[in-house]
Amino acid sequence: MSQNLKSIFIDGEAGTTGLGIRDRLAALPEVVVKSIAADKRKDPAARKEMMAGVDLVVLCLPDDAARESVALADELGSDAPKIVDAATAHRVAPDWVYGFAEMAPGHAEKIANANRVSNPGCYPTGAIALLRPLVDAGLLAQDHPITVNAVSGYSGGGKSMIEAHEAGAAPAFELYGLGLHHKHLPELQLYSRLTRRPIFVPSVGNFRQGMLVSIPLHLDMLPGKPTTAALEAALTAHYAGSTYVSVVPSAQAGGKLEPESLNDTNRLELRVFGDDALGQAVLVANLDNLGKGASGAAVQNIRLMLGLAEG
Ligand SMILES: NC(=O)C1=CN([C@@H]2O[C@H](COP(=O)(O)OP(=O)(O)OC[C@H]3O[C@@H](n4cnc5c(N)ncnc54)[C@H](OP(=O)(O)O)[C@@H]3O)[C@@H](O)[C@H]2O)C=CC1
Ligand SMILES: CC(=O)N[C@@H](CCC(=O)OP(=O)(O)O)C(=O)O
Repeated sequence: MSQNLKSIFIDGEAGTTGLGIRDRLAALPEVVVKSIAADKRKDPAARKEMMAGVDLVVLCLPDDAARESVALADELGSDAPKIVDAATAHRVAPDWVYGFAEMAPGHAEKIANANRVSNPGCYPTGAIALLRPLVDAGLLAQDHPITVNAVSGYSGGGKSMIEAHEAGAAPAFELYGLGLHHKHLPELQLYSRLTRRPIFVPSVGNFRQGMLVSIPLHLDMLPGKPTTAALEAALTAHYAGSTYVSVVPSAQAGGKLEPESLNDTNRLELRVFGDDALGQAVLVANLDNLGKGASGAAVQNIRLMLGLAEG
């Protein structure tokens, strides 16, 4: 039995995303996580040696360190392990597969057959989940002027933001990214298939984890002036049979939503709020930024890449 175990090295195991992945992998009997000695975790030679001995490496590092790790793996040639990169570094790189299995038909198979998979950003996971099926169905024009508003728990900012909030040294709520160049915009635009750059307004609140991503729409500006029910039906059809992504029917949706309800899960819930008489709708995605927005999605990708059953 043990010779069939798949081995994994988490480069950046001590960080927020790395710890989340390690905890989730600990529950999988088919894998063994190989850890680097604490004093060697930033030593390139030791990291390269770890990579040479495993089936898959997960990069949970700042972007520059993630690029350095990929260069180390490249030096291993045909002995290089498969790679899942949780950083932003390779998300729009053409030779990497974007790790959002539910994004389009056949995409899970692309991940399963890939050697290099970039794990999506938390905000783009929610936005692409709402936008891509509507663009693919012709309900939303690719050049539609889209605005994405979002709120995240503070764990999205990694160790430093966690420390600031838990020390009481951070505001209760703040908008940021107001320079309109947030690092998630390139992947959000590319995989939503939008030709016009969206406006993205993220915010962070004084709660640890959880996320809401919302997109307001004027229905009379959409092709064919669809109803809110037509938008909901398109999303429901796209995610039919999905294990982790579901569309909550508008009849059950109510008029308010809080961000923490899916914490510690790999689930993503989508809702279409609206009023046809007003011709207005708001699409909302709810997820755990550390779950489907980071570590949960990484483990979903690892399972696909190593041929392990869905959990
Ligand atoms: N937090 C989140 O919700 C999400 C984060 N991500 C991405 O995951 C990556 C990690 O983020 P996160 O876990 O939040 O960050 P953290 O700051 O919590 O952790 C980063 C870890 O990387 C280590 N590290 C830094 N430089 C090196 C290096 N050169 N070699 C080896 N280890 C190094 C850090 O060690 P030390 O502290 O000692 O410097 C730390 O343990 C980032 O690219 C981030 O964008 C992705 C999705 C969501
Ligand atoms: C609250 C907060 O600061 N969030 C982070 C994004 C967290 C995340 O998931 O982004 P990556 O996957 O690209 O790291 C930010 O806006 O930079």
